[in-house]
Amino acid sequence: MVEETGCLDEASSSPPGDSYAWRNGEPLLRPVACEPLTRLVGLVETGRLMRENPMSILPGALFRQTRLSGPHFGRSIHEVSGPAEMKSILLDNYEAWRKSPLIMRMLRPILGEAILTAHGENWHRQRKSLQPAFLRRRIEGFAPIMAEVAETTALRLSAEDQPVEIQAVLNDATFSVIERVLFSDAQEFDRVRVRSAIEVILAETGTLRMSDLLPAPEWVPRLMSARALRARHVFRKAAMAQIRRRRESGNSGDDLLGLLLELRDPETGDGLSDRDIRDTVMTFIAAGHETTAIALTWALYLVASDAPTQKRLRAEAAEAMAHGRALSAADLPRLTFSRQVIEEAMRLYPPAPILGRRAIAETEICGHPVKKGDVALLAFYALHRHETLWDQPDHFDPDRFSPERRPKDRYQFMAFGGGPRACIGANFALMEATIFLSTLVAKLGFTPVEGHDVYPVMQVTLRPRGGMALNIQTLRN
Ligand code: HEM
Repeated sequence: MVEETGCLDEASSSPPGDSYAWRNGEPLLRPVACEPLTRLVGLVETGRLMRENPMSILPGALFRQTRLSGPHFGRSIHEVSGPAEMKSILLDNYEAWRKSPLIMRMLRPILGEAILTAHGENWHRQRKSLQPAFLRRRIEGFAPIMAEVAETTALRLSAEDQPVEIQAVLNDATFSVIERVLFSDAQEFDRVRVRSAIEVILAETGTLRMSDLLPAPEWVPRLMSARALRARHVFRKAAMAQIRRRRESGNSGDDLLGLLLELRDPETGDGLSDRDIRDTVMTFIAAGHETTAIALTWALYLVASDAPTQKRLRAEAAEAMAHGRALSAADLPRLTFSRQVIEEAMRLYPPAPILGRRAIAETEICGHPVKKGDVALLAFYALHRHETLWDQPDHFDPDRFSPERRPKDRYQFMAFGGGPRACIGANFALMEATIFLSTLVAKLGFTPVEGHDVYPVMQVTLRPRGGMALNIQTLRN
């Protein structure tokens, strides 16, 4: 059943309806959830549902059990939603599994053999080299850019006609952050042209076609439109020109591109090739902006519907931003509630709600045998709302991520994946989302738009269908 979203009006004394549960005398919001599959469906119907919204193929039983296995094109498909099963696939037996051929076929034409789409020794070498670029002290240097873009976004949101479709605005903002973090001094770099080229490439990559649902090996190339091929050429040429210019000048620069140029394999001392760097830049743009924008979109939706949470967030942000100054990395330890809200938003709406893997060798999932060629669907969405793991799993309760209550098992909260291939940008994303949420809530008030129907659909990431409209009010400080 799809739940109604509720708006908790601070001034209202009327008791909340069925959409709420109670904790310590406080009402908890029950926001919109995906309707689970409660009937048996055939292959054709599954194909249709997959194209429409892959979330609708998650069976209700997966929210009570931790594995469901069934036949799949002569092999088996294992849908998993328990921490032990996640750990078995992503950590204990990770070498027996590969990313799903569909994802590889969709991503390889744009990302080449960079870290997200590489395998084996090639992946291992890149991961080792790139890891130092994401050390906390390194990425903290990017906080001023994040804070500046967050402030500009607050101004932009307050100037837009109301209600505002916030997802597009946030997507734009997180794109600016990653672009500025990568290319701080983009000489001879046509930002507008490169950006529209990247948008064309990402839009085509994120669109599932009927032909994508037919089983095909990952080496069969997925055809790209002439428009997307031209856009890829524009991006690659611009990125290469930047890389060569910096190599020739002998000054790598102190942005993320500069770090990539300076990285060395800790064992061999080898650096990344120009081509690796070009594809890594594209990977960071593709993996690192929409995901964060989506997390923020859902967080603001929840905050707009829950006045007490919004008030508490604002008080925390106001204290950190005393005398109107912008946030910096030094403020992060004080923005704990903001971070809890972000984590709780990603629990309810994980930006990557399902990951696919294919077994490349015989293996097992918690003792259950798996044959080579079997498929695993790691349903983070079901894990995050599992009835046996969470108290009031469908309710919004940011305090479940407080230091005392947060899950002890690292594999119970999987927004950033797990094991050796977990998200390399997790700290970057959390820092950016925390700075954005605090800045926006300090300056603006958010309320839901009456009659605006919110529903989560999976289009690579878990987005609100048709966008997210919110009413925004500029606050006087
Ligand atoms: C809220 C934001 C983000 C979410 C929810 C997210 C989620 C994920 C997940 C679930 C994976 C694992 C994929 C798999 O195992 O198949 C992943 C991998 C990855 N992410 Fe993120 N991500 C976010 C932000 C970022 C950012 C900001 C960057 C870079 C600047 C980034 C770069 C990557 C890369 C390079 C990988 C591949 C790592 C590897 O295969 O070794 N992500 N991300």
